[in-house]
Amino acid sequence: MGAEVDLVVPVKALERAKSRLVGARVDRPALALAFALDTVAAARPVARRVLVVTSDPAVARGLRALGVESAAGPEGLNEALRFGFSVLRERDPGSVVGALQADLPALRTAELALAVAAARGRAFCPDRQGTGTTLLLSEPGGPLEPAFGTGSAAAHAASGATALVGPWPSLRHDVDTAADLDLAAELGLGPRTAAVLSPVC
Ligand SMILES: Nc1nc2c(ncn2[C@@H]2O[C@H](COP(=O)(O)OP(=O)(O)OP(=O)(O)O)[C@@H](O)[C@H]2O)c(=O)[nH]1
Ligand SMILES: C=C(OP(=O)(O)O)C(=O)O
Repeated sequence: MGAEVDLVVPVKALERAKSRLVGARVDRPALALAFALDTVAAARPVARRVLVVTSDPAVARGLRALGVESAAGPEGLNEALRFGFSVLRERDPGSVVGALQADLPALRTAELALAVAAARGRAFCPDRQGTGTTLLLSEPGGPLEPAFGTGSAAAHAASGATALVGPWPSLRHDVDTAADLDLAAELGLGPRTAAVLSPVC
């Protein structure tokens, strides 16, 4: 893909986020924030613009400290993505817009760059299980059509997006459960996530 990419990153209100990590002996909102900040910090060098859609002021504050823009959007993951997509598209009608999940605490900049470069047209990166989606890219000027949620990889494929599979494991390791977190830790966690976890390691 030759065009630059603009990314929309959705972040749920921290008190409700990462509910599947309940029971883990961690400060769940702090961990969800650390996931989001590590994801955005790793993604930023790859993107021309990053817009985080979140209604949570604590997330907006953390992003501001990194110099990253956020906007309060509507409730719901796909609704937030459609909102962010329309904001970015208004700024550049011919852009490639990508939706990147915010729960990729092991994300490596170089791996995201490789995946984006490999995309030809509308494309998505399946999670490691092959059922979910971690990244969805539009064509330049084309629609995003986000269908995130259970079975989103099949939904994105059915809507014509091409699966991006290649040497980018960190882009495929989203973290929903304690087992996911252990696997992401094997790849190497970002500094904010590592700091939140350090007292219990
Ligand atoms: N802005 C926004 N982002 C959302 C919303 N729901 C989910 N997300 C984000 O979408 C991505 C995937 O979210 P999920 O894994 O489905 O939800 P989660 O809160 O991270 O985890 P669970 O509570 O375990 O489902 C993460 O980046 C979330 O922060 C929402 O309603 N609004
Ligand atoms: C919403 C999704 O993510 P998760 O598996 O984190 O719920 C998805 O993969 O479409």
